[in-house]
Amino acid sequence: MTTFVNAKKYGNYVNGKWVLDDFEDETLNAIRNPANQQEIIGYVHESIIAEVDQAIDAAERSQIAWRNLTGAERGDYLYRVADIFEQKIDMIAETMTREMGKTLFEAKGEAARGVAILRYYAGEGLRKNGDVIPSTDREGLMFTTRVPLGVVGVISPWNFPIAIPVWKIAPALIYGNTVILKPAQESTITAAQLIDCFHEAQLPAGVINLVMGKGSTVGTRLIENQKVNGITFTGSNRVGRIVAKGAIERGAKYQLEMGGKNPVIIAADADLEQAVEATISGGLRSTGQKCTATSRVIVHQSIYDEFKQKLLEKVRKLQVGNGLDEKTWMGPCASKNQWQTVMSYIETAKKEGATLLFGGSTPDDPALREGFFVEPTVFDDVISTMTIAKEEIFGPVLALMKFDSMEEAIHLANDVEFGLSASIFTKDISNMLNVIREVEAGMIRINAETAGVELQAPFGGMKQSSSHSREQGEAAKEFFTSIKTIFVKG
Ligand SMILES: NC(=O)C1=CN([C@@H]2O[C@H](COP(=O)(O)OP(=O)(O)OC[C@H]3O[C@@H](n4cnc5c(N)ncnc54)[C@H](O)[C@@H]3O)[C@@H](O)[C@H]2O)C=CC1
Ligand SMILES: O=C(O)CCC(=O)C(=O)O
Repeated sequence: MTTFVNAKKYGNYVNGKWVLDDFEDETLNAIRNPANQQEIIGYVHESIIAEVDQAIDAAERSQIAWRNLTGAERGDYLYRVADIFEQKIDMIAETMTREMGKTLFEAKGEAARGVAILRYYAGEGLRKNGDVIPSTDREGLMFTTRVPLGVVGVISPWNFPIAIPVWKIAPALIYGNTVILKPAQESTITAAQLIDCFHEAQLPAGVINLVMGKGSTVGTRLIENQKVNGITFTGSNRVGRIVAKGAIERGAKYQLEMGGKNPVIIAADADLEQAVEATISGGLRSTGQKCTATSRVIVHQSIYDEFKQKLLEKVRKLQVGNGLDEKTWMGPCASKNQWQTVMSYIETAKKEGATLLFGGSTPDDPALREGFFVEPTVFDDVISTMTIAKEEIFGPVLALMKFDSMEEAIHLANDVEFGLSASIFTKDISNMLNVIREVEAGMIRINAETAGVELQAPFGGMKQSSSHSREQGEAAKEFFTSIKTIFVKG
């Protein structure tokens, strides 16, 4: 029997209604603050398959009417959602910090980004959706137009609880699809507050639905149900492969954004202050829990020691703590699972011969004992065969590696199975061009950190980082629509 403290209970959002009364308390799981496990943020429902099917049916029923609105009409709904969301940025950001631990500063930035993404895609309702193509028949008119996929399942992770769902939902809706969101369990309440903005904006019933619960139940059903025409996923490579296999099996369209093992190359002529700042921000912000996080720091041997000293000076001063405390620079890992994974990578690195320069444990501060904290961690003497140079850690761990020539640096940068983001710090144009040309990554950033994406630009990776598709900006149209080629003759 669950004993409830005074915290709100959250249920699914299906067919334009919050389903709050129809489920028993036995189906509720407590969401606890990763900065303090004693604090319960709320209780969230664990759905069963029949509830996923109800949401899918609702999305299917609302499909034709939604698709038949003009893009401008759908855009007006998104503008309304953005306005409502903007009023709630502070509240939603605080929920995000309490629920998954990122600092309030970052949470507010992310919530504001959510509003901007909604407005960007609202405008997309008035932009072109086809091309005229010359026909070889002089009496014919040939052109393309785009139609929605139909019902889209959005499976999202916990590390960007607003930005990622929004950058999937907003383009899905503007191009005429209806949506079922299945958020990560670790960020369910933030997702519910996001979906409430759509509710308040009075989107037609069934156009957007939220089904909370386990990936193995809700996610699996979205992958299996024939009525779901497209699935967009961000998360681990393990689950990404499950999504891809299931979608291929029944001919659904799918899109995957997965891991990264992103390198920053620090060339001999780099501005070291700038490179240190970017390495810290890129690698340790959000406690390293970004697929774009910097995890391999590949430094020219001539400046290696100087760079290392400057880096350590700053890392030592980073304040770890509860993300709601404004002095905190870095919050906890989002969950116990995540914390255990990070700690086990740190142990493996030590066993495999990397030298621990800083961090590597939980902070001493007794006030942090109830949370999933880990110190910002820096390893030296890392070589590319070590596990921490190969696998995604998703934690605040930097691996320092040394290089002699630019060829070697590029070889090291490419010597992993991922290819999401990469950056170089240099003043030399030929170094820059070399990296732009040779590094296998979907995003190359020069004199800028590996993380941080802009909503109007394509986002995605090479190799195992994605399904070779791109999200955000105009690129989103490729996934959320199908092209129809039209030929007309009088
Ligand atoms: N690329 C990125 O932004 C992210 C990468 N990750 C990576 O994944 C690792 C594990 O994190 P998790 O939260 O466990 O990621 P995950 O891949 O298990 O979860 C992502 C989403 O998939 C759902 N899911 C889980 N199993 C499923 C299944 N069988 N079918 C359909 N959906 C399913 C989850 O409920 C969640 O909504 C992290 O340490 C990190 O390396 C995690 C989150 C985001
Ligand atoms: O770097 C960013 O702002 C986005 C990163 C991201 O999408 C992710 O970690 O999943």
